Amino acid sequence: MKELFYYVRKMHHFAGFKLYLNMSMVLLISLLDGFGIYLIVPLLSIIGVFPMDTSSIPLLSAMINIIESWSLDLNLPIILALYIVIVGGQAWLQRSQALLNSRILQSFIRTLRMETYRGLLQAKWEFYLRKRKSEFNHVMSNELGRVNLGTSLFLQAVSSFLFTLLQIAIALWLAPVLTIAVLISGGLLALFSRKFIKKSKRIGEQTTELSKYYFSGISEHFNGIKDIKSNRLEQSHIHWFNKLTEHMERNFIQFGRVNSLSQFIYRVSSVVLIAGFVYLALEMMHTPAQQLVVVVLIFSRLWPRFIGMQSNMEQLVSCLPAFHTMRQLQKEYEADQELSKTAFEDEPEDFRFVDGIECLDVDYRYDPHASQYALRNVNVHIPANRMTAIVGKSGSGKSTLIDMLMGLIQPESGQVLIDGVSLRDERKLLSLRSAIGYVPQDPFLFNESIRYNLKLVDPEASDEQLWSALKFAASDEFVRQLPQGLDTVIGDRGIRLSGGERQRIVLARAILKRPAILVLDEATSALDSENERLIQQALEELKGSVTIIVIAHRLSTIRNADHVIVMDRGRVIQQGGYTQLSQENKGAFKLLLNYQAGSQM
Ligand SMILES: Nc1ncnc2c1ncn2[C@@H]1O[C@H](COP(=O)(O)OP(=O)(O)OP(=O)(O)O)[C@@H](O)[C@H]1O
Repeated sequence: MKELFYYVRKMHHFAGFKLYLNMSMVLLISLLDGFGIYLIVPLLSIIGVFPMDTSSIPLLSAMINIIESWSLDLNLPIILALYIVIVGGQAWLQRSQALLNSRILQSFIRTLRMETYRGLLQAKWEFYLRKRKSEFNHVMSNELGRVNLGTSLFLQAVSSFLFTLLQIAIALWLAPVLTIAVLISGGLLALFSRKFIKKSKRIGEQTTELSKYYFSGISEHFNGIKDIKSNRLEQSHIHWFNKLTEHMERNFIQFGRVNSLSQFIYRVSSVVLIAGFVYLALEMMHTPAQQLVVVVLIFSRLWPRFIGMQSNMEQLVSCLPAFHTMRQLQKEYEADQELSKTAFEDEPEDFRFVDGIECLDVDYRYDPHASQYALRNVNVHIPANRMTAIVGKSGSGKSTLIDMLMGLIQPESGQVLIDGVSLRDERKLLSLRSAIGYVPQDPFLFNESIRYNLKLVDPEASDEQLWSALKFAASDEFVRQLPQGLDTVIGDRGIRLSGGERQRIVLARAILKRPAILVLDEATSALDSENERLIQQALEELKGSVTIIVIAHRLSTIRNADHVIVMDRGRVIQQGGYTQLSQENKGAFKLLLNYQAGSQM
């Protein structure tokens, strides 16, 4: 409930005046609704359904007096016209209120969506290392939808409450004893119905768990579809899916059962109550028939409200777990914001460095409680405008070191400096990031055209610039041969391109950014030797004006490196010039070179 009120307060802060306007409209609608009902009674008496003495009904006699003071004879056409004006006006108001309601809700949800998306994007990289990506899909689609529904149900509940309150006030005025009897019965029923609310909440918690499981499952399966198909794992996955959807079906049916049972109980009790009231009123209290008609009319409007409110509450509490999930995620990403809120909006200062990037006594662990360090006592200097290669066995910490140099992760102890300024300085970090062109091991491309994918880093780039970047990455020829050239759509994550083609397009994109620092993490691993040679030549031309950091398993790729860092189990075990290290006979780099030369023979 705490989380619901958090979002309601947020909505109040966001919508303010509109929210009150909305509530006032609801009150006016319920008032008109009351008058509409009132008018049915004289209408019935005028057309001779039953004789009546209107003076015994307080509000009605006042209304009739007002109409008569306008020197109008109370006849059928006037009553009908009034009825049409009131009910028509109420319908118009209802429409305007529904529109206003929808506007408030939709813009609130959009704000929430934007806030969550922005908050997630501005969270630290470490936040993403901890969380599952499917959790974001789940929250951004399913849970946000449920928060939307819950907030709308809450607004409805408040409207219903106000509406019902007004109707109760009118009914109390007309027939206090009978209305109190209705209220007591309603209260008793609501007390009894608490268990339905509790049950709905439990079912809602299950819904959250199941949908989380569903989202993570399907996103993992479709990411791994190639493995599933090539290893013939379809059947076991279909079995998993079948079981899960069976649970989801049961969960929904269970909610339907609770909801319909409470509705059933309310409906049956309403008939029993009406019968009881009629008996009580006529036989024991000798209430005048016309008053009874009004009360029964009001009761028949009021009771469905109780039913609606009960159902509303059950649905609302079933959405509460979604509020909880959203709020938890929000707290986590807020605690893990990478930079202050305004920093992202600031234009980053121009990135310039003359000396280089330096790690001083850097330690880092992915899990602060684990004994194993991914980086341990790392001291390296990456000289500006030179090519530095990082080599070592798989798992030795190369990618972690690159993440550290890009400021994606921060050292547990020690520091990272750019020309002597710490990377913990927000402005430095931002300007560094804007100056980096990064090509990862598993390059990322959108299911859009090659042009779109390239222009992401420079929307103003001309075709000439695009082709020149493609030429740099040895990909101009194959792009020219594609049916739509630059406008060819490349499929999800670039699935319609080969691994090597994908790598080259991402390299072209990194180059188009005209980076001061180019980071290549196994970026040419999928290339044939001819294309790799072309790219090496191109990189050679960048030396002197761009700082290049390369991770490569294939040591032939780093022949042109000015500086080599050799890593093993998180430690830097050797560093120096390529030629120098390759001549140190017992050195780790020489061993790696010998090993690769041997395995290639
Ligand atoms: N997200 C993570 N969570 C926990 N441990 C991690 C994570 N990423 C890497 N590690 C661990 O940190 C160590 C260094 O990993 P890293 O990816 O930096 O190695 P690498 O040298 O780049 O390996 P490769 O050449 O296979 O890419 C490894 O022991 C690895 O298991």
